[in-house]
Amino acid sequence: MKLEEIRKDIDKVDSQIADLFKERMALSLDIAKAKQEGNLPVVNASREKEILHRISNEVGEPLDGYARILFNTLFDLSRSYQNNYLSRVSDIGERIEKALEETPKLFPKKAVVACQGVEGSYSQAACEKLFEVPSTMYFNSFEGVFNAVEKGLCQYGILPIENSSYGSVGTVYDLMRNYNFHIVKSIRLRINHSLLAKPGTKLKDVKEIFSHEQAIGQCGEFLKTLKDVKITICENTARAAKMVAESERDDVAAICSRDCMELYGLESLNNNIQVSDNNYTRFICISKNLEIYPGANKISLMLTLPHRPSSLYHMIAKFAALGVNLTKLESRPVPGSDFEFMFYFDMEASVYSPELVNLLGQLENQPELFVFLGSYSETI
Ligand SMILES: O=C(O)C(=O)C[C@]1(C(=O)O)C=C[C@@H](O)C=C1
Repeated sequence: MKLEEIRKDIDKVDSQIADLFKERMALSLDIAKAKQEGNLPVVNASREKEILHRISNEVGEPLDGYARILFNTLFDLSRSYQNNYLSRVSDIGERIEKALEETPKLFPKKAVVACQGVEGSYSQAACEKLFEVPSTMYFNSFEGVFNAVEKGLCQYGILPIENSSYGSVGTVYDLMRNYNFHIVKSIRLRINHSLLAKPGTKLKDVKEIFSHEQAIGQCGEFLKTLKDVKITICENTARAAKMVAESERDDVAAICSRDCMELYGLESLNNNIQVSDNNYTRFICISKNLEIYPGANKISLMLTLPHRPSSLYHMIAKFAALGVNLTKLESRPVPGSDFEFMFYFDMEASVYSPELVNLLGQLENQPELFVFLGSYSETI
């Protein structure tokens, strides 16, 4: 009974808050109109600070911290409401509009595509699932792929970004900072690893195994069962297979795709050696220009945040206010900085939403780094 009574009181307070919220947002709109006339920016950081200071004192301990979070959220909503009213066309809004107009309605069947590794790599499998007739160029490193796309040597590039068992491909995330590119598609590929060796080599003879560190990580449980075997990391699984095939040694093996068996004349010592049967890797397809194909329902962003309490929380709150589902948040240290981080967001969102494009415009106008990586759909 007591609980019910308290809830009735809470309902009353909530109704008062709702009325006051409406009143506050209406005043915020009046401010937007005045700012439009005076050609003033929406954000006024010193005014926000002043309000926070006053409210913290009024509320006092122990609720002052909670009140600051509440008022910061109110400022976010207030600014977003003002920006929607003013709906200034942002650079990013214009670029998105242009890309929507100029991108062909169908994803190309043919293209020159950059992949890391050699024939038989998982990137090649992803590439062939995306393009019907690709002309594939192979590069030694992931950096080579970014470079080939940025320089225009290849129209598109394929890069692995995360695996369902072993997590993100850190090197690819780190390289994103250094290159101009856009994501135009993503693809999920089921990955089954095999242990391949030259014909005649038995599992008990194997003294050294070569592979990419992601594949080694995904096969950790299997590798633990082997005794006295050296594990050597190399840039690519298919390159590891090629190396084993060309080696003079009879005590080496590679973890790679089964496709490498026929390609390099190897035999399988074991199949499906990854930790889980549900082992998937996500690849992105990158291009130099912003291309947004029909059906794009994902958006990726890269940004830095100020070193202030709850700045990540406030960034996430902006997306939450629009009902956007964040599907991935990756943070990578910025080398040489004092523990600064680059944040990568993937979200389920559409560039056809004016509110979302508006928010992207606001983020672009903040002093911190903000990069719109693209809007695309994922092939499964
Ligand atoms: O006072 C202003 O200039 C407003 O725009 C209002 C408001 C607020 O909601 O209180 C909103 C945004 C500004 O950054 C500061 C304060």
